[in-house]
Formats: sequence, C-alpha cells, structure tokens
Amino acid sequence: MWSSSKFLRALSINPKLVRTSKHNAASGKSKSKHQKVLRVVMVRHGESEWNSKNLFTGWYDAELSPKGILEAEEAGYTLKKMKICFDTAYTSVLARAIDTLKIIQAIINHRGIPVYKSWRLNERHYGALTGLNKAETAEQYGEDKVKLWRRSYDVPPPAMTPDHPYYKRIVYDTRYKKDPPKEIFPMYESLKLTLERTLPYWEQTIWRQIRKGNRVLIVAHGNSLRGIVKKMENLTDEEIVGVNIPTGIPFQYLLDLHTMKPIYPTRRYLGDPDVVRKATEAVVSQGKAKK
Ligand SMILES: O=C(O)[C@@H](CO)OP(=O)(O)O
Repeated sequence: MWSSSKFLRALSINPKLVRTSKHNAASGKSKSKHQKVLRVVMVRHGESEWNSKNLFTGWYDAELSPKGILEAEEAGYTLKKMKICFDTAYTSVLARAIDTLKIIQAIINHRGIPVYKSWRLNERHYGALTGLNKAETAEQYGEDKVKLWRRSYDVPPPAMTPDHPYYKRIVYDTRYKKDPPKEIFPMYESLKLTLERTLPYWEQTIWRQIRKGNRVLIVAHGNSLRGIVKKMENLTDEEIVGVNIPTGIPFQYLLDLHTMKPIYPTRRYLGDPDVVRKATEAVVSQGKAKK
C-alpha cells in the first residue's frame, strides 16, 4: 500500500510546511503566518462512459462510468489520507467533472465548501470529431494526424457543422443559454483556443483565490488542465505535446508563499507512480489504430 507519509517522503515534502488542517477553513482568506507554501490540487474527472468507449468527447456531456466513479472515490480517499483540505473548489459545467467533485467532497467531508462552475474549465471542444472512435479515426486518418488533433498546441480539429449528430444537443443545451455568448461559442478548439478561454478564468478568478491563501481544488478535464499545466510549468508549444493527464488521479503544485512560483517545476501526482505511469500510457494509446 502506498501510504500518504511514504508518498510525502518520496516527494521530499515536509508535511508540516503545508497547511492541511481545517483551521481557518471557513475564513481562510488570508495567508497564515505559519504557512510557508500554498497548495493547489487539480484532478481530471474519473473515466466517463465515452472514455470507456474511446470516443472523442469534448463538450458532449458523458456521465462517469462505473470505473470513473471508483476513480473519483480513490481520489477522495487519497486526499483524505493526506489530510488535504480545501476552502474552495472550481469545476466545469459538465457532469463528469461535477460528479467527480461531488464524490470527492463527500469522501473528504467537504460538502459545504463553495463550488464554482464555469464553461471556461470545460473540456476542449472536439468539433467534428465529437462522438468518433479514436482508434478508428487513427485507422482512417493515420495516428500522426490523430496525435496532431489530440495533442498539438495549435492544430484544431475540423469544425462541428449544424448537420453533426451532436450539434443541437450541445448548441441548444440550456446550460449555455447565457454563457458563452453566441459570438464566441466554439465549434472546435485547439489547445491554444482552449487555453485562451480558460486563462482569463484561471488568472482573474482562481489564481486570485490562491494568492489570498485559499486552498483550491480544481476538477476539470484532460485538455483544460493541460492548458493550465502549460502555463504553470512554462512549457513550450512542443513540450505540451508530451503531456497526457490520466483520469481521477489528483496532482498538486506547491507554491512559494512569497514568489508564488511552484516549488517543484513539474506537477506532482498524489498516487502510486506505477499506477500514474500506466494510466498515462493508457491515455496515449487511446489514439493508436487497432492492429
Ligand atoms: O475526448 C476528449 O474529450 C478528451 C478527453 O477525454 O480526449 P483526448 O485525451 O483525446 O484529448
């Protein structure tokens, strides 16, 4: 069993330096004088029904699969074991992220914290690819093309047109009645376009809360999180191609209280490294053609 203390030792983090208790949870609006570092935890939702079928999902509102529910529970137990507490949580408007957050909240006994939902944390819009099988798409267009669509920084997938089977379901979904406004409602998104709509929310809302000393949990999606990771780790457009985020495994950044810079240059997963590696490789192979 990979215990939280073993995990913290592996990361060479002194747990005493990180605020973990519920102290000041309700009013935790200012940095405690004992607090040496700030922590932000992010997690990609648990596996969805469409992940399990290996379909491009994007803004389609897939539910969590039974495995995804277990992954969300596991994420909750990991945070509970490590005694990590939060003041505020942010998520997208998609069920797979909202439900993952609810499961985590229940397990860590944080049902009462404020939760903010924004379409800006949604998965990237996969355009015309939405609903297609990734392996079959790789067979048809080649693995390189699918890798470009899935992981390049600025190559967008083809646009979703009104005759697409999921167009109406997404465009007329009442949750988007007010936001995003029609003029910017996406029909496709590269990672660059995804980041351009996530970044204002990250900088003007989430980052401000972190700066104030609030302990923030973000439950979002593979690509909205890749955008934030690119920003946090200063990755180049080429480097972000190699970043794949597994479902349901929380990762954290510890930030220096004064400089607000990450203490470790890369994200740290809160989980058994072997499990993280295998889960990450599985995400990569979703884009491979079936042999
Ligand atoms: O299909 C999607 O919406 C995303 C995440 O599930 O997939 P990918 O990992 O291919 O970007």
